[in-house]
Amino acid sequence: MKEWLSGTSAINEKGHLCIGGCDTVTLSEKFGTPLFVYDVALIRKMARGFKEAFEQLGMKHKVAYASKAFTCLAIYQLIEQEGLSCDVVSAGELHTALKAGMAPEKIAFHGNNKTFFELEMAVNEKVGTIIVDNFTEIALLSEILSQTQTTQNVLLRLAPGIDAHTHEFIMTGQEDSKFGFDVKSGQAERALKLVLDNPHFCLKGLHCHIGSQIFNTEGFHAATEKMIDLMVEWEHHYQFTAEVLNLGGGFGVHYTEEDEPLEAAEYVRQIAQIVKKSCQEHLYPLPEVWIEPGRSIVAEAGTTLYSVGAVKEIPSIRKYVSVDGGMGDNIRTALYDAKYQAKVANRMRDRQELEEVAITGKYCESGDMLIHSIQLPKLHYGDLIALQTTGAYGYSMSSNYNRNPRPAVVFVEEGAAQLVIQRETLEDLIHLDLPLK
Ligand SMILES: Cc1ncc(COP(=O)(O)O)c(C=O)c1O
Ligand SMILES: N[C@@H](CCCC[NH3+])C(=O)O
Repeated sequence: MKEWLSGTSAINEKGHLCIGGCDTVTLSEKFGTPLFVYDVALIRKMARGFKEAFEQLGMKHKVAYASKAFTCLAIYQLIEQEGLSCDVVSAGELHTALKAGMAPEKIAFHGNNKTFFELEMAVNEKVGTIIVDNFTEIALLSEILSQTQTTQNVLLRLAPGIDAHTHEFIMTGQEDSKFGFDVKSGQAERALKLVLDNPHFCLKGLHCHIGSQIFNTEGFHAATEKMIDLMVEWEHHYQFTAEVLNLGGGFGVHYTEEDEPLEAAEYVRQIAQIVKKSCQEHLYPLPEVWIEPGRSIVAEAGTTLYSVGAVKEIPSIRKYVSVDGGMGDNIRTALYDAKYQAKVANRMRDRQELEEVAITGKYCESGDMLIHSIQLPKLHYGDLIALQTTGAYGYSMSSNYNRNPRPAVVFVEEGAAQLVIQRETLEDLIHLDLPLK
């Protein structure tokens, strides 16, 4: 079976893994390991894939990059270059997006517990849309808007009661969820009335997000139909017509051979088809369709390079190959039992002596695993491991556990590598500490 390589990844004449025309061995020598390497051409391709599909269908749309997947100045700049907008979920993400030059009107603010400070910041910075999540937020936002005498475009986030087939921890559309107004219990309708009655809120439409890493489009179908049914009902009862229907993100990506994601354009086509069909059936004016892909824009574009350190073999039990990173730069295996594939980046053509190993990190936790079991050529100290599909929720969920510095991040494109996040230094690790007086 041909081994899976993402985007521009290829093997060069030295048998090294190359990404974006850059030899990963050279990158590791220049920038050190662990190192996140992002294939810029692949990010552009994914971003364009979603956008162009809507354009071809002639549908009014907005593709907002869900920046929690990977946040830094450079990624906001890149997605802005590709004509995408973005969503943020904290003052920190908003600050970074604004610093990167993202136009405030292109930003949507999400979150199930936006603080007063965050809401104030969003209003003062004139973000395009606030996606209102709960009754506390309606009260806080109402206070801020009446103090500032401003009007804010909002969407209402609903929990439509759809169970997406994905990991329980990343499922969000079901009734029992901390996110959004529940439809079944009538909370959503109560929220609608509150917002419609308040002249400071300009309700543009509705939002739902059913979860993450979803392949089966049935969940999107069911959610879309349910949202449109509700829109029709609310038009009838409250004369409210939604201009916007935001269906969130969640489009699945390839981590291992078990994952078979659809093309970006295919996800869009399927969603667009249901929206059009349902609206036609109900004679409802076609709303602008917004989506918020995060993982699918950046996941496969990201690869983490690690150096092999200690190797420990427990006869008849397991062989542990430890690398110089781990749960501090990738918590997903420990948190979700996520599965990854890896390559030996400095010996891509080596097919001899395949053996089963566990790739583990350097953190003081037995759960600090990257891959529980993988067949790889016999590994030695100093080998370079490339963990694939680490571009989403890797760096953005990183920590300084055990006081390990966070890795550096480079963007590679057409043979050029650009450092976009510096490696943390030991001094960085103590820069907020204050010694005892
Ligand atoms: C509201 C919302 N939109 C978009 C996303 C992005 O999801 P994904 O990265 O799976 O595309 C998330 C995260 O699950 C989310 O909570
Ligand atoms: N962080 C998760 C998904 C949560 C998405 C954010 N709502 C992951 O790595 O898969």
